[in-house]
Amino acid sequence: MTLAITDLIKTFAQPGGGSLTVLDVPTFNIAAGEQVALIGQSGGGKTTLLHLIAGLLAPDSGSIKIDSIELTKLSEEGRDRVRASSVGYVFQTFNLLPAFTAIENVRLGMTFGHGKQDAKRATELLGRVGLADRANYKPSQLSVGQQQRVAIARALAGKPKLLLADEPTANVDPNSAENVLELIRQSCQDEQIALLMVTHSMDVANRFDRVEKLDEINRAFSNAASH
Ligand SMILES: Nc1ncnc2c1ncn2[C@@H]1O[C@H](COP(=O)(O)OP(=O)(O)OP(=O)(O)O)[C@@H](O)[C@H]1O
Repeated sequence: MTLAITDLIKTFAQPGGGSLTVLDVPTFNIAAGEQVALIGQSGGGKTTLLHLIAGLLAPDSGSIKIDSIELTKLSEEGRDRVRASSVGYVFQTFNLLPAFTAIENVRLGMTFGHGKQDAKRATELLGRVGLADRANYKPSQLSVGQQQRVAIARALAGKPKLLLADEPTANVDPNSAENVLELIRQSCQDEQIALLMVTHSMDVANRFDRVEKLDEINRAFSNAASH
């Protein structure tokens, strides 16, 4: 999988009227299997960039190519299909389904992905994130760090080619953060999944193949930062 972004512009209507250009990114690429850390100031557009790459949002203009697929030419349903087959997402807020158990949440990641649920892989993934004994617990019965690990297992379940992780260690203590981070990096390495992770920690970022400072590659930065 390669990701190639060119001349990407994203503008949001503002609550008080008018609009704000949050992203104006001439170029941004990720090579197959590459691990890239994305840093930048709060409100600088990191989550917005991840949402655009995942196809959860559409840009005003520009190109987002995942391999040979031009995401910006697809309908919302088309983008959903690309995400299901190729892109895993670990959300800041996890987005687990509260009515389902840990193992069911992981299996749902497969339903969205390859259609068929692979019970063995779901069990393996929960084991890999250290939650073999919590398979039948619901999110409300899990700690925040455990919920986060379920979210990681779910994101890996569909065998993505690219994993997007939005500050996955923001809500856990430093020791757990270290473990979660290594878990994500190692899993991506083992499965040859490219990784784009938002982080506020330079210590974390420095372990990646590459560190991208959004404020430097985003021409809208001074614009966004002044708001
Ligand atoms: N739906 C929306 N409507 C209007 N403005 C939005 C919307 N979503 C995001 N924004 C604005 O876009 C800017 C970038 O937001 P974004 O969440 O991408 O930043 P971020 O870099 O991820 O920040 P943080 O590090 O604090 O999570 C912010 O100024 C925000 O107010």
